[in-house]
Amino acid sequence: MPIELLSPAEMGEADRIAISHGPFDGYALMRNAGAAVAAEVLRRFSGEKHINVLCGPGNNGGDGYVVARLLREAGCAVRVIAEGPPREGTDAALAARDCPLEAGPLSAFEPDAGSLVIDALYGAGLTRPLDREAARVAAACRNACARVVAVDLPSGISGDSGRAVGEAFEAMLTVTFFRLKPGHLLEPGRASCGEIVVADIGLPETVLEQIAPRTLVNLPALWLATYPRPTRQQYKYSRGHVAVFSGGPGSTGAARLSALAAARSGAGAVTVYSPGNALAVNAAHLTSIMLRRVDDPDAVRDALAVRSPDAFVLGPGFGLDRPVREWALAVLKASAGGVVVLDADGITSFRDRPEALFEAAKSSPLDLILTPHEGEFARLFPDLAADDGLSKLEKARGAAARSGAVVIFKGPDTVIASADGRAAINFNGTPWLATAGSGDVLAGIVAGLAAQKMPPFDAACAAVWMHAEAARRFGPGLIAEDLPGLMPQVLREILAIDPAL
Ligand SMILES: NC(=O)C1=CN([C@@H]2O[C@H](COP(=O)(O)OP(=O)(O)OC[C@H]3O[C@@H](n4cnc5c(N)ncnc54)[C@H](O)[C@@H]3O)[C@@H](O)[C@H]2O)[C@@H](O)CC1
Ligand SMILES: [K+]
Repeated sequence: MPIELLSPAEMGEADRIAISHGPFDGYALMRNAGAAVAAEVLRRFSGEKHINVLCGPGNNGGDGYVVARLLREAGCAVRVIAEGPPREGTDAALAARDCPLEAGPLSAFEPDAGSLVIDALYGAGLTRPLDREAARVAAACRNACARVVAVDLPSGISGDSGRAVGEAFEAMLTVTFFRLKPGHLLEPGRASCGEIVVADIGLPETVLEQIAPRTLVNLPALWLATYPRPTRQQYKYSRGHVAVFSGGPGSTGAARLSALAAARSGAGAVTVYSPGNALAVNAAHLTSIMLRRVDDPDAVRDALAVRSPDAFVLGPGFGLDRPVREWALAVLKASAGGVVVLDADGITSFRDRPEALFEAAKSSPLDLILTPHEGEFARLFPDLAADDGLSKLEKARGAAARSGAVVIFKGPDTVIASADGRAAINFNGTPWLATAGSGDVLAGIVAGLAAQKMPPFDAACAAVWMHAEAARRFGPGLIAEDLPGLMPQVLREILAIDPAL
């Protein structure tokens, strides 16, 4: 799957550039798009008796007329249902003219139970909620458990945000063209698309040079080039040293999960910084992971003076009874460089004064990585969180620009954003990750990779992917303790991918 994501506006631009350079004109691209959809339908539903094709008034509907014609030519019984005729002079009007089937009105359409419906009402051009009739049909298809194949996007889903503004179709298969859009990956769009196929319709790759997309799908191809590969000359500290701050005696497990995950992701040395009253409980559970007493922010400075780690994890299980904020600021001020992953309580501790964190991060030699889930995000960026006009992608980008940090905005559709404008949307998320402690493991993997000198944005993207991949492989019954032990097989497979690919 290609890694670039194009917004609907960028996709329109790609079409324009391609058409202006030839050899395909707009109608030829539309015929290619319709042919790609028809091929997928015939491959999966070859014995189907009746196929309903819903055509909208724009180019998405144009694709629909091509699909209807091709399915008819292939011998299927096809019914075209249209929401008004296409505008004269458009490619969609040409497609409708070439389609031999007479269109019935949308208002008369009532899907039978389980019927096959091709949804070509609206795609990239959706600008407002579905009209009454289209909304009724979307709901009727859901109630009838119709099998919906969406052309480009399920109608009603925004290609920019993945949001359903009102009613939307729920597809079992979505066939889109050239590149995915953010709305295919952001929820609820992701769930509404069902299986996604990206079809080649003849747009040349060179159109991307002009568009220079800054939003990407989080796949190994995105970060493989900087993925750490140990060399023969390395020793444990040069492979990367991670320090994880432990909570008090009653909440040490989270730090140990992070520490183990950092070690399993290839960091050569990991130290748990523990308050004195939790040393015994930590010592009882740690073997290869080192332990050091660090009781207060001053002691952080002393510890760093002895050996400054390459990456820190601060927040998991730390507790809000101690001034986490002071600890975070001490790390940002005292360390000579590297990365600090601020998670959980570390994020919440700045809820009253987020600017203090952002200012300290901007003047620190350390790179900051924030790993908020939705609730934590709202504590640091309340205005962005509350702005319904922004997509999750825009929120994450805004947060990264404001904080100067790499932001991992977690959820079923995790978005990773960098202050330089790059952003990636994760694709391999799994509900098995919704289990206590999985965030602690993620923070540890991020720190483990960053300690090995992977650039912070790459480390964040790779960690999110690896974390989800491990969980997918394990599946039912997964608990956070399982995740570090699943890393070796994920690492082995990443290292086996040819970096030249
Ligand atoms: N040359 C191209 O640009 C190609 C476009 N393709 C198809 O063209 C689609 C985009 O076509 P369009 O830009 O014509 O957009 P749509 O077909 O998605 O929408 C058509 C028009 O309907 C209006 N509209 C938006 N939301 C509405 C709503 N809720 N209720 C009623 N009217 C609404 C808008 O004015 C919009 O331009 C893509 O999704 C794809 O399927 C493909 O044929 C490949 C080539
Ligand atoms: K559609």
